Amino acid sequence: MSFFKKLKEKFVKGPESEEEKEDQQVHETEDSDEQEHSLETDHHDDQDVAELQGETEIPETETPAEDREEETVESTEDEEETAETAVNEEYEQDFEESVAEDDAEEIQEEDEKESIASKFKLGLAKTRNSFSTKINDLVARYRTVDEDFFEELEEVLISADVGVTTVMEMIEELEMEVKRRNVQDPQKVKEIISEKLVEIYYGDDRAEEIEGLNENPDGLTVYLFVGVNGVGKTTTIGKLAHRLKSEGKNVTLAAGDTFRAGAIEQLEEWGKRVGVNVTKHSEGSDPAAVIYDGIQSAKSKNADVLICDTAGRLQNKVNLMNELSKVKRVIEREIPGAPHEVLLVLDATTGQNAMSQAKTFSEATDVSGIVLSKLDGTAKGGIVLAIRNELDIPVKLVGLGEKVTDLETFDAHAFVYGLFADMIEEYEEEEELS
Ligand SMILES: Nc1nc2c(ncn2[C@@H]2O[C@H](COP(=O)(O)OP(=O)(O)OP(=O)(O)O)[C@@H](O)[C@H]2O)c(=O)[nH]1
Repeated sequence: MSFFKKLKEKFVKGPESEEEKEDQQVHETEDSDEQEHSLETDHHDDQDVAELQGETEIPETETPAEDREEETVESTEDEEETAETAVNEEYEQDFEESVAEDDAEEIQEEDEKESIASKFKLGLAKTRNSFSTKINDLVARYRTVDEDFFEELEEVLISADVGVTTVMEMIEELEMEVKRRNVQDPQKVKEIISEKLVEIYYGDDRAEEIEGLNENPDGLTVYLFVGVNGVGKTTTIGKLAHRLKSEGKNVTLAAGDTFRAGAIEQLEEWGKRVGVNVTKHSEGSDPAAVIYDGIQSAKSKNADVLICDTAGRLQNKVNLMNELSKVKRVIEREIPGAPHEVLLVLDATTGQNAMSQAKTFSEATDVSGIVLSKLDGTAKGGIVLAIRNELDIPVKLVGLGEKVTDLETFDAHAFVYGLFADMIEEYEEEEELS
């Protein structure tokens, strides 16, 4: 199966599934028509249908005359049959209910997939518009896939902030794949690009190893947020608190950014907005002390998740390192195995600046994952690949808008779907026509 088709099937209710449903409905109608018909006309068919459907009831009028002398035996059998029918009806009802439940679950899953896909599609509109225009323009200008084609493709990928090292690796793999599959038509390369982007993102890791947030199976989960001012840290903490709360978790926050004026109040605002408790001290106080109190408060409230904010001073790496390691020491001492994630927030709109922040922070502390905010605000969404590939840190969450619900778990397939959505639709039309 083609990669574009796989993506479509993974995220969108395709026409196939609609067709399948229609087909199924037609079969169901035909089956019930047949059943009615057989009940009216043929006793043997009737038995066949009954056997297939687990039914045992035989209409009285159908009882042959010669059997009537055995009425007493018959009536006992009838009683048994009635009892059996009742059991079967109960069984059928249970079966129908479980099928209905399965259907509802399936529909919900489909809806979720569709909503993830549409969020990525919407959030990546800027990147997609710029990226697909350039790719379409490129494939329209070339008749065959040659060296010049790859050189131009290299420029397109670099201009989307994919990162030079990643682009080089990608071009090399693309060249090999194109040769291996003997692809001549530049149009066909679009699909191979999308496939390679996903492959490069995962590298040797499996999706479930690097996607989603780690949780503490035995109690309080602690997430530590780091990142420079203005990248969208507070907003992301608010969005995550909202998401976890709507999943039924008891969430609390700790206002560990005691450095920036107004940071504590801003987090408090978010706390009120999403309805979660915030532990705070006054401005300028020791962040480790705030977080210690946050842990005690979370424990006393039996909270499931504590999200800790910190200040992100980059001017002095030694200070940053000392502050973060003190905070981490306190968390580790109070909750063995914590923090369960150290999440670095980066502003996707800052491009290569975000890359250098990631380098500095990962030297100062063990960053376990990246939150890429404002991905909706850039045409250079390729930064996701550069971060993952060049820094070997997975992107755990992405900000796809300003609304409280605009935070998504990163999924490389959904990301690539968001980047190629228009092409996937075009591709299908071509497929259908051919
Ligand atoms: N479009 C868009 N805007 C975002 C996103 N995330 C945050 N913002 C906006 O970015 C601005 C800065 O976000 P803040 O959360 O205030 O920044 P901050 O990082 O908390 O600042 P510090 O507390 O100094 O670290 C706000 O106007 C947010 O609404 C996002 O994913 N998409």
